Amino acid sequence: MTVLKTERLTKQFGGLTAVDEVDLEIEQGEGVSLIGPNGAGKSTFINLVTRRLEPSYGEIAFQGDSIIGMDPHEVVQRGMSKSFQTASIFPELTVKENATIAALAAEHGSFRFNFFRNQNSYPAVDELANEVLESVGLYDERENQADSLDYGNKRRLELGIALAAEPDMLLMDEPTAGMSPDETKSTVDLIKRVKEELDLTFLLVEHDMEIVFDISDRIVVLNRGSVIAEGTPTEVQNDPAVQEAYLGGVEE
Ligand SMILES: Nc1ncnc2c1ncn2[C@@H]1O[C@H](COP(=O)(O)OP(=O)(O)OP(=O)(O)O)[C@@H](O)[C@H]1O
Repeated sequence: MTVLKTERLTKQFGGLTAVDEVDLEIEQGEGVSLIGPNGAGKSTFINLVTRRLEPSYGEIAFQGDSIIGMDPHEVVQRGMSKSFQTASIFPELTVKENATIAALAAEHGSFRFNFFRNQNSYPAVDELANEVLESVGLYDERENQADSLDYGNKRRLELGIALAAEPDMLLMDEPTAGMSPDETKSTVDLIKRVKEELDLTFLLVEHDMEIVFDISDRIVVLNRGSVIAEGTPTEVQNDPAVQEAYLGGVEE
């Protein structure tokens, strides 16, 4: 099943075309990375998909329905979550309380899961919060105040909060930015494990090629707003157009 589909998606800022007729499809369970040199249009693309920016023209369908014209929160309710680079943690609450609030918000915000959980709602929320904390490795920290977590664990909690909404697709914008090599490795391992366990569909924007090649089923390469290559990590790595785009970026 196709989770996300863009067709000729375009964003112009004055005379500059930041995203130029991008066709992209992400299937259920697929992990896709969007890469490209600085200014390629990656953030603009993500902002279009999350409805924070209005496209100049083109189509975006999520779960088969057009989301053009929707507010960002409606898209979240439909199952698109964004993790990292978001101030989603309540610092004064415990880890467990943070996960519970996220799970509750999903209960009330989503029409999909209310159907299954209409009766005994609180136990279901509690169970979901515990499951999420286990899956991000924070179950033992559950009674601690969120503020007391170290940097790596705070990022894990952010991922947990995003997962508690049971997203159909998770967007991640540089999830390991600012992390130490150890924290980076454990976050990458975590994303890989969560993807396997929960059959997570994700779209990742990341500069670190080692992470991208390690974590992605498929890579889409943007340059000056256009898709210049697409394929498995090996295919993309060996693509002359990609090598040229990156080398060109260095020369400029
Ligand atoms: N709000 C805006 N107004 C005008 N131009 C913009 C705006 N946002 C982005 N741009 C321009 O659009 C182009 C694409 O920018 P974007 O931030 O999407 O690239 P990126 O691939 O995310 O870059 P980076 O890797 O450096 O974050 C750039 O030339 C940028 O200057």
